[in-house]
Amino acid sequence: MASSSIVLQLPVIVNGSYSLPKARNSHLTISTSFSFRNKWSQIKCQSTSTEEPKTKRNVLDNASNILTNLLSGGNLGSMPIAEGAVSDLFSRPLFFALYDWFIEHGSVYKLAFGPKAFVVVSDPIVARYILRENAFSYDKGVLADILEPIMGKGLIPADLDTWKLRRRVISPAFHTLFLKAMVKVFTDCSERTISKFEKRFETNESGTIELDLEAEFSSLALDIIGLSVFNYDFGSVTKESPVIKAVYGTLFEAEHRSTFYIPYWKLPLARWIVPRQRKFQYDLKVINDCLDGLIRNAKETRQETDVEKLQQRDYSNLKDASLLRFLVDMRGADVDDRQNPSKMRKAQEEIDSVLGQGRTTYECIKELVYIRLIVVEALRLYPQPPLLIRRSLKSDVLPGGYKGDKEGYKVPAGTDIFVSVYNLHRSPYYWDRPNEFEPERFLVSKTSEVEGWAGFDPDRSPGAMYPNEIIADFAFLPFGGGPRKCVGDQFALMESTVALAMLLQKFDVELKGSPESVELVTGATIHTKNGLWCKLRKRPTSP
Ligand code: HEM
Repeated sequence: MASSSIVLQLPVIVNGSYSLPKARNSHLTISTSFSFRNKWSQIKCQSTSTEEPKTKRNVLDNASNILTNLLSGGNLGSMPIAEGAVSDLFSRPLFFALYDWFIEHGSVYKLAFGPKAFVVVSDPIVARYILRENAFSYDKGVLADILEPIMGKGLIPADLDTWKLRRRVISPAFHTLFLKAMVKVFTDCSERTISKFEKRFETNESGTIELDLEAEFSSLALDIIGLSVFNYDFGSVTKESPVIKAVYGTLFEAEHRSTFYIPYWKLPLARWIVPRQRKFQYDLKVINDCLDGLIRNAKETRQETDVEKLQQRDYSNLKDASLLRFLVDMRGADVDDRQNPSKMRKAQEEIDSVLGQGRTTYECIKELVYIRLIVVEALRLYPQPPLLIRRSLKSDVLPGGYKGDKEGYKVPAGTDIFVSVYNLHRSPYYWDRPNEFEPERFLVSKTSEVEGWAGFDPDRSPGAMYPNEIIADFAFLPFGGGPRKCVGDQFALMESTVALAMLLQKFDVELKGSPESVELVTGATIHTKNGLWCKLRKRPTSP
């Protein structure tokens, strides 16, 4: 039976070494084998836990499949084809459906819906090939098409030539000294959030307050990015900011456009007539006005070179808000609390011994091993974004397909690809109990037979503090990989570690309602539909 507190069991922390799956024995070709299905039958996934058939098709779906096969079929050689049920795509987030088709069709398959076709990749070796080994043969494809009207070329969707120039400018901004200095900003902003929560208790006699932690953490993330990158205080923790709503609104629209058949939004009058397009234009204006103000402010307070950096319009930072939301993960707890201290208690014990009632510092983050693992486990289960999007610039051959096609899977130029991070992170081939929340899965005893990573030395590199895609051979890649990997990964991870530590230092947190009642949706990243409502109680040690 699922309990709703942060999940259970004591971690065995030995020398900070991490155990991660290795992708050397890829499962590229066994998608339809008996052993695959056998294995599948033993694991459960929220997207497939129903007895209903996974893919239901209606007239629209059948028409769509015929259309897709006419337009794009046959191009991809022996690659298995998942005939997408259009109705399925509208009834739940796309990444759930992609998981079911991964289980049905294997780790490289073609997804056909309407006039569109995508190759969906759920295999670490193919992911590594596309993202790192042959990275410059791919651009951001659909993502760039969709984001162009929202953020211009920015950096995330930028074509390769634009990217080369901009990446060189922005990367040095995230060096270790900057990150160390930012821990103070993370701590100051988190303190503001905690004080706000504490104030709620002054007028509350029950001893419990209820909060939407999704909304609260979004505000915290916006304040942090405002202060640390733009030197501007949104103060959104204490007053509502329209920017967060507008950013999420545009991201929802981006996702809608990437999966909708006809680009009706390109019609001249669509932006005035269609309500959702009118809202989109409004959201864009809110964001652009805000950014123009930030850039003006930065011009007045900083040197020219910094301003150039700021002009790389980029809203990716709100992904760390998404991560923060899922830090308080409630799934999978079914252990008797009397025999096994809960994961929340374990985390709090660590916080008490490292921080006491004090503030977080960079040095403390190094000691907060378990909190850091909670952060990465939350990212494994809820990767932000759940898909990485690419388009082949020239024809290529993906590794795999060895059964019927010795040369691998041929992909013609212009092929759209989804690297499904969600599928990789929950692959039954690479993770034991893939759908359970178990931060300690990353740990390995020094004496263990399991090959783990022993390179943990935060003094030499802060990047070494968290498991990453290199040590996981691309079975774990919450920040992507290769040259287009996230520049803000360490920033986001440290910020989240600080925020979680400060929250649990002061409060016991419990999900309101059952874990199943938290409905997930996507708008480029994973969100909850109605908020992440939690009950907070002050901890006895808290003054
Ligand atoms: C939990 C928080 C975050 C997550 C999960 C995340 C994830 C990602 C991922 C997966 C990519 C690669 C996209 C691709 O390959 O198509 C990416 C790129 C990027 N991220 Fe993040 N990110 C986060 C926070 C941040 C923050 C805080 C910043 C900056 C302050 C940032 C800046 C960027 C930039 C600039 C890129 C583009 C890199 C390039 O194309 O060279 N991200 N992010």
